[in-house]
Amino acid sequence: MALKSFIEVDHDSHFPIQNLPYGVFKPQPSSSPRPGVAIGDFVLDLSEIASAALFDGPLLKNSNVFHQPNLNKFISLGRPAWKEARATIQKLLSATEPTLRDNAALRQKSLLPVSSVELLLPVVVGDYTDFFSSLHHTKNCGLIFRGPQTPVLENWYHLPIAYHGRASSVVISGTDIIRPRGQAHPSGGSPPYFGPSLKLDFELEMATVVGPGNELGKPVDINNAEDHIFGLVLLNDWSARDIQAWEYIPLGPFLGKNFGTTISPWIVTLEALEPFACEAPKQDPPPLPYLTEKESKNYDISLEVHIKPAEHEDSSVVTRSSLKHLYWTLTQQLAHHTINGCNLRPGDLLGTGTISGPEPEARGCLLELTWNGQNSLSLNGLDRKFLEDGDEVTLTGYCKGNGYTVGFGSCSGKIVPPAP
Ligand SMILES: O=C(O)/C=C/C(=O)CC(=O)CC(=O)O
Ligand SMILES: [Ca+2]
Ligand SMILES: [Mg+2]
Repeated sequence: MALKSFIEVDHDSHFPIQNLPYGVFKPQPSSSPRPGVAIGDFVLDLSEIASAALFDGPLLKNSNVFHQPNLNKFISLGRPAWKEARATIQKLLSATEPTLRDNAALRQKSLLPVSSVELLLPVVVGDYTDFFSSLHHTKNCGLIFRGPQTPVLENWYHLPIAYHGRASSVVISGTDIIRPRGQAHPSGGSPPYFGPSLKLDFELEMATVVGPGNELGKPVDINNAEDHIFGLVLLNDWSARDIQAWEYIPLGPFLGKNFGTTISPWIVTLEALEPFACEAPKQDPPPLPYLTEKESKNYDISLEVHIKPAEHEDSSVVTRSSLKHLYWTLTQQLAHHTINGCNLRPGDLLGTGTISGPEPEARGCLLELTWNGQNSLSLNGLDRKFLEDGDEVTLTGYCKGNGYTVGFGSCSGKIVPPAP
């Protein structure tokens, strides 16, 4: 029989006992932030579970990792500690285990309706890197920005391309995004445009949350790279296409990207995603040995983007894609990032890059969906080429198991105008 919790969980909830994603929250505005795990519509306060001495395994007994204001210390411990924590939490929440189920006082203290708490960034992000790992996205961007001669440049097939993003502007789902001001292309002999971006876009991405890092000068072997991945979140790499197109030659994305990057609050672990692992697309040409893995793995995570304009009650779905389409795998991204000796640290975020699928309906950003504004999308009758003030963009992601769903919840942000 399938594992069940004593807590009622809707069959389409993203957070059944098979998931158990980690986040950080404040029970009251004045409380200190603490780690928690989502279960149905509740959050389990791990600081209370630790205070009750219920983490009694060899690695976590007497540990203070759940008395921290972020998950960095816990995730730096590595997979054996993650497995121990998951086993403890899964047992405590299961229908057949009386310890928490039958202890009203502890339940009262440790299980809070998620609607009553404030969710915060789950980790302190020291560094954020954004890859470019979807072949479909790369091809479409190439056709739009560089024309039909060589939409995919030769290097792309040999290494996972990336740029260094900015960690300071990574924000939690629900944070408003202020439309950036900047310069855009001059047109018809005029000087460059300066003002609020006229081509504001979302990018449907996921991100690896790095667990244990690596020492400076010591690359991570591709076949051990998975041990450095704690889990995944949804990520929206908001992009101002007009600023980007004018500024990013020759050094790459800068102010067109670093005004805000939104992540979802719950980190879904690789353990919870393992039942949804699938083979990654075949790579041709074969990668160099340092990027060749024994097992080339993606996860079959269905992804959607919804936009709710200010004028509407309801949102419209604008794209449906899946992480399974990614060409360069998460482990290849991580190994490549360290091959020169670059050190990763616990809490670093590695964005996958925009995740587009092969079909036009599976394109992961408006740049592709409207072909740089040449076409419009209809949001229940409202036309959109790029994002307007008041638009709320929500990413969701989930995996369908046998009778349950393992999901990421949502990652949203609303566009607001810059101060005058
Ligand atoms: O192809 C280009 O010129 C630009 C591509 C992007 O803006 C994409 C980017 O940030 C990386 C990604 O999300 O895949
Ligand atoms: Ca991106
Ligand atoms: Mg960004």
